[in-house]
Amino acid sequence: MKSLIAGNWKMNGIARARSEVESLIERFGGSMPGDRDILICPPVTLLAAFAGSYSDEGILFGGQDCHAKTSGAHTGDISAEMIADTGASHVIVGHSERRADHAENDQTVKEKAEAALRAGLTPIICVGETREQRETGIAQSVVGTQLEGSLPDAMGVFVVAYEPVWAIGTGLTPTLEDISEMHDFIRSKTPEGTRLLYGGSVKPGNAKEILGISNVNGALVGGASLKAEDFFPIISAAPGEM
Ligand SMILES: O=C[C@H](O)COP(=O)(O)O
Repeated sequence: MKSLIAGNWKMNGIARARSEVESLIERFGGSMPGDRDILICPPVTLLAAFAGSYSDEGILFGGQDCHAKTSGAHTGDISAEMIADTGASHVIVGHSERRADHAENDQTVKEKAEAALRAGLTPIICVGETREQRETGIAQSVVGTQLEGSLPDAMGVFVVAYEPVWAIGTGLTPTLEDISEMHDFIRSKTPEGTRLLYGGSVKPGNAKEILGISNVNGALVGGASLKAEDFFPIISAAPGEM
């Protein structure tokens, strides 16, 4: 299995966005290493331009969210088909920021994941517990419930990203043992071959040890994916073919 290092740019990426992608490609000598998958999920305003410009260099592009329906009266929304039409290959669904800001629940996330698969995209389905849930010892059962409700019925290949909500953008990370335990648990609940990403304050300084954990098949990186100088060492720390 190839590792997958995904950068989620969130609502960032106007000034210097293009030059960061070009700088990343340059750091890899003009094309991305073939033994791992590198994905950038920029804001949708940049998606078509990026997917059209850099696919030859071996970077994959993806959306940050999609609507569950194909088309219709949904002002401001983007369907999975529209994302696929840009040349993108993946779409993130169920990120905790969307679960919180847009009241998305497991059922919504499942519908989005299924819409992504129908459109030919690989959904990256996010799960993760809050700090309070971790502290009260229910992290695993929370994630188990999210998986049960959010994973698509057998339709195709998807990726799961374990992102403890309290680790996102905070500089805090679970212990390596806690990450390992949760990834082993998620492995037991997902089809064989499913890639499992860890996300939450992945940085150049901790990427190697996190990406070295068995059943961690890559990372979903927020803040540290915005600058090539940070994203490059994270990608470089990922093992190649596993
Ligand atoms: O999607 C990415 C995650 O929310 C992680 O964000 P972060 O690396 O800034 O903590």
